[in-house]
Amino acid sequence: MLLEIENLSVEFETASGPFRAVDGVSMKVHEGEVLAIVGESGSGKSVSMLAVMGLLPWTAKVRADKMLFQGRDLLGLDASARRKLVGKDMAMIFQEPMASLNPCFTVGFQIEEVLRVHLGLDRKARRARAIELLDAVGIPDPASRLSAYPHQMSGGQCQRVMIAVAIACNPKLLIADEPTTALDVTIQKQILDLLMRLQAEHGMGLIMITHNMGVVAETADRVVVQYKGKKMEEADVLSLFENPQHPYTKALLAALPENATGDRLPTVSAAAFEEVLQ
Ligand SMILES: Nc1ncnc2c1ncn2[C@@H]1O[C@H](COP(=O)(O)OP(=O)(O)OP(=O)(O)O)[C@@H](O)[C@H]1O
Repeated sequence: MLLEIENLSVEFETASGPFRAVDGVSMKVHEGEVLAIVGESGSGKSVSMLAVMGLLPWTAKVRADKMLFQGRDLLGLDASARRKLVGKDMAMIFQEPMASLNPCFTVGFQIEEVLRVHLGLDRKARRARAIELLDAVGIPDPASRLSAYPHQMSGGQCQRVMIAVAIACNPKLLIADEPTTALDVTIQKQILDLLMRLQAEHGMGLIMITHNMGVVAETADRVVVQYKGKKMEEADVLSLFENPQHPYTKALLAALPENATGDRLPTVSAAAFEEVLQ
């Protein structure tokens, strides 16, 4: 088992009191498996995965009965052990590639830094591996692009660089948080294809956070549906599409363009489910 989470809760201290963003979520990811976490904005998808990575601010109280990565207890890790793990064996990419890359450093430096810190490669080996990585993520003329700054690249290219940084140390688990949402539709497809190709080539476990059921259908083996911090449903992707159990899941599927029957798309209205979810 790659990742095993049992009864994860995350509470934030806010000015108006504690706020529970994740409420008793459990999930498992097997080696080489693609798990999609779906749910609307604010349902706690990102926060639950940031908790796994240990990237939440100090205002967050993370509790879980179990949070294991390859059998290692993530909750008990000290800061130094966590730094060794995060970015190496588990990595994460985010929605806004421009915001995730550092504008002050070349893309070559940002890739090579990961290789230096985690693998201790020397300068020559780092450069060779960085070129190989840029090539693997489909950046043309990789050797000369090493000296480019993020603002000299398009959004799609920056996302490719982020992916290169994330896979630099061949992680066992990659968490992709809405990796295509900020990109043009044509580029979205290319980035998804790239992620799926790398996942298959490296046999990585992949957690795909998305609110898009189309992305789920194209990528996932299994799906967890979250709503207001709670897990509503979990199923393999075929069962979920053929036989959704939960009203919220049914509504998400009904909102897919191909399921529209009239002139207007059905919408997922929270109010409609509040009663059912009580
Ligand atoms: N640092 C924080 N302090 C207080 N509340 C927070 C903090 N970070 C996130 N939240 C709240 O936690 C809830 C869950 O947020 P989260 O980002 O996980 O949602 P999400 O399902 O990933 O949605 P999105 O698709 O918009 O990223 C939201 O209500 C959010 O406002």
